[in-house]
Amino acid sequence: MATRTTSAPRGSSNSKPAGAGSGSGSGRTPAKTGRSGTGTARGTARGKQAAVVEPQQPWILRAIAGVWLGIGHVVGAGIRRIGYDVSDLEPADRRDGAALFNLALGVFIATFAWWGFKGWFPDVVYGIVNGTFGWVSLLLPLMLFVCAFRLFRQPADSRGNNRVGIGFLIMTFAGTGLAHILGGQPTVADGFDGLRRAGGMLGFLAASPLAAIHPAVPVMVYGALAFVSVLIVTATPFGAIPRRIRGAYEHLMGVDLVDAEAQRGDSHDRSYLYENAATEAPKKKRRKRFFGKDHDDATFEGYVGDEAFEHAIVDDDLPPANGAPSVPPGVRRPTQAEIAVEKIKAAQGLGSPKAVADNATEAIPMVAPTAALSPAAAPVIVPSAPVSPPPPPTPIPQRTEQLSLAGDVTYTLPSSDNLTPGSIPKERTEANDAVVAALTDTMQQFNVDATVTGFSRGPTVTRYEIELAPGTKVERVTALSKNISYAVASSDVRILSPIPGKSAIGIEIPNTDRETVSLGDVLRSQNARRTDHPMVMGVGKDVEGGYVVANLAKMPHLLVAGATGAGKSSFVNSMITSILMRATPDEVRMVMVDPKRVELTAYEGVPHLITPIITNPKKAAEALQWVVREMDARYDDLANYGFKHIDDFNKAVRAGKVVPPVDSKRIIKPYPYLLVIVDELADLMMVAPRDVEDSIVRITQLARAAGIHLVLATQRPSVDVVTGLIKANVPSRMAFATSSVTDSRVVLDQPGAEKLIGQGDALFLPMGASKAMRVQGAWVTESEIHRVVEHVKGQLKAVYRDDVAPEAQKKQIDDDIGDDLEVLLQATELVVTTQFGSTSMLQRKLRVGFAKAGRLMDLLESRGVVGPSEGSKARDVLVKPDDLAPVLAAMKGQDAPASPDAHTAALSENANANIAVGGYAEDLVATDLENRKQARDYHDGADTSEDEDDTGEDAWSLTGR
Ligand SMILES: Nc1ncnc2c1ncn2[C@@H]1O[C@H](COP(=O)(O)OP(=O)(O)OP(=O)(O)O)[C@@H](O)[C@H]1O
Repeated sequence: MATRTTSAPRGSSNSKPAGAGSGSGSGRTPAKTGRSGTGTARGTARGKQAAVVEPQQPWILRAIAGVWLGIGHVVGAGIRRIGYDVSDLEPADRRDGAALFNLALGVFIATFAWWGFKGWFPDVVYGIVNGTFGWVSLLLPLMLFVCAFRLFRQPADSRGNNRVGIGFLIMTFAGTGLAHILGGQPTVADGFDGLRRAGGMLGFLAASPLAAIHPAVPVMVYGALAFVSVLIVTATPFGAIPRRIRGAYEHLMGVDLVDAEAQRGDSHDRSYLYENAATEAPKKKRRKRFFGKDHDDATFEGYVGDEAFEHAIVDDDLPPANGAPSVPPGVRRPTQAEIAVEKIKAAQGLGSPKAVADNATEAIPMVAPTAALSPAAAPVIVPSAPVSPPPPPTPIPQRTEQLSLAGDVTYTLPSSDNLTPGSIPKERTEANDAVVAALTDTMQQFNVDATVTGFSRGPTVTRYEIELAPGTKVERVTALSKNISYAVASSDVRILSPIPGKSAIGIEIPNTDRETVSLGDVLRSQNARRTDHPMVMGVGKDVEGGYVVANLAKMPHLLVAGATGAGKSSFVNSMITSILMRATPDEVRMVMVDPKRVELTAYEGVPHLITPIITNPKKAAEALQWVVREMDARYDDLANYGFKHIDDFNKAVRAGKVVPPVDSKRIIKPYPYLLVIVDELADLMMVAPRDVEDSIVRITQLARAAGIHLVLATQRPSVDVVTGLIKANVPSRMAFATSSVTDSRVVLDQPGAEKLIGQGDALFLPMGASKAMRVQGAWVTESEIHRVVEHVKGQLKAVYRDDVAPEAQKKQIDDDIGDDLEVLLQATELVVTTQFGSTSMLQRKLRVGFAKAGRLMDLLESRGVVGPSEGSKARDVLVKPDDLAPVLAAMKGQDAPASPDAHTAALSENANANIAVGGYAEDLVATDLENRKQARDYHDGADTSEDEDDTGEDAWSLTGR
């Protein structure tokens, strides 16, 4: 993912014969040229250049150059289409002439060096090449082919091309030196034949001076140089060698394992769907292996406009809108009777369970109606969809990437071993049989003609399917909801009528034996492997046991809500860990807002962050305003360069097609996705409701095309937090258990979330879906998070921007001091100089009432001047008289110390050094007595001189509360 900023080299390449002039003219579409002044200016400049250069060339030269470039374009077009197609290179960007030259030279040298062609001309050239390079000339065609291939396919990557070229030059030089030693160190006296059999003339010149010291010296020097040249050609920094070797191994192994999985027709994901995409995945991986393409997924490579029926869930095989599962061509779907007979046979021990499991991957999850049973057979209810086993813990091929935003760092994504596999899910337990019996019983008791035909067991709940006899109303079953709850002894029964895509009623009942869904399993599932998009996250498992994986970029903004302990933070952790597992900091950057201060601390310092985790709600509001500014800047670029989506823009930048204006020093780089995570929206809405709402609405309305996505989590889904405006603009919702049906309506616009059973049980409503999908959220343990974060931080340190949530220039005087600043300063001075933290002393010396003195003491405590109340004793004074000045300055809102937290921390360091009472022991006894009396008076309402609502901590403790 090297950034290509190629204005200068490309400019010069255009002065090459014909191709440049004609190419730039023909290749640049009028629309694109017209989009920006820059483009036009550039085009004009080129035109002028061509006008000056071309007439000076004799026609014969131009004709030859034209033919040469014509052949070059034809060959280049072919080579660009191999594997991953890059044939959309603009003609102006191509270097086909130079590439063809490399190719032709390689072929020419190969004709005699490899294939032994004879003739006077080949002999002459062979003599020159072989005499110069010795047997290293055998490698020359290979090097030239590699250069030609790169020039055809990546002409704009001039930095990379130069690197490879220089690497090959060093390799050739070192190779000839080594060849000279290994070839027996011939001298000039041995003639050219002798030199040819070793390292040629170049090898002789390179090695003989060093060999004069000792023959081992050139071997060591040129051996090291050859090694370095391999590192240069492969762009491998020294420190990354072990990782590269490991990455290459995993890459290769991963491909093979994916192949193997595909051959097995592995079906861990939605088992009721056909796994035809399994064959697609290895193809993509193979492409990736050969062409070093990092993102073979079209959705990431370039945004090609909105897709029809776009959905956030990554699952190629989602059933079409009418609910019928898709069937690959040429595959016959078994009839329901066939499936049913198979399953019933299996359930009765008449068929091999394996046969059923195998069939199930091709079958609609159904169980035979009772009529299909033989009269003698008891109705046996079996799971409709076999539970998918967790994906084998095969490593996801590790991706190693050259980062450009971070200054050409080689970055390896964390290995999938960091996430441990989950337990094997159960397909059916005794609890399920008991529930089937209870449901059947209830139906019979109330004379409802309906049958339990099957069930699908998910990690948290099992969905039992009920089919009605003809003429039976659906309402007859839904009206039984309370009776069903009673019969199965669970209050969290949820009825779906119908199950989307089926003519059956679904009754979801919590499993008494819940299973944890491991994030590792979700990320290793076929659905997650289907795409390399960096914004894909592991959501969890649905009720049928299928892995749910979603693309945050397509949501495009997500609201996560639920009561305390319902699983929001765990979900946010899974989301962030998914991103860290799959995306480099070049691809995704994050802003984390965590007013609760504890939830996201584990991620502090990851290079994906652009600012330290923001814990202060006021700063969070500022950060949102920064996001708006960032969005505007991105939009400006999109508008200036004529792109509709940031993916298109990035693609063009990577291809070197976006150049800054001629007089600009700006280096244009691809924009990473920006994921803004707010872990408690309510805290932000409390400090600056209007600003926060404005920013959120602006971001959510526009940011999608700019690659900016918001995730807002809250445990208070009430209308004052999730306002109508916010809701209208955050289309995807993840509702964990809510405390009331009203909250459920706020989050989902429908009831249901109040029936969830907490701890990761959620209703997921991605943008565009009409029905919420019940999922058990993926779970990632703290140690897993720690491992992933350590790996990520070990690769690259976070580089924070300082304009996202800047420190305030001047600390504002805190609101809670209000008009009391003057008297608070006096109180501070008094307490610090006397080193005596007594409320009654403040009363006497400052002539204030008890309540006011108590309040001042509270303010002093909150600013770290005194310690907490210790009943009737005076408080510890934590500030030394020497430190009085900066403390007073801070209270006045002057420079040092910068923040109350830093101030408190600085003060607490001094805490131990403080002496409590000093020479005021006598005073203390007297003031305490006075204190108690006044407190009693106050409590009885006798002291009316001060603010009555404001009772200090001393007052409460003295009045015995
Ligand atoms: N996906 C899950 N799988 C298994 N257990 C979970 C899952 N999600 C949450 N839990 C359990 O629920 C507990 C509470 O979850 P979590 O802290 O995520 O809730 P929360 O909604 O963020 O609560 P709060 O708002 O108080 O922070 C976790 O400690 C864990 O035991």
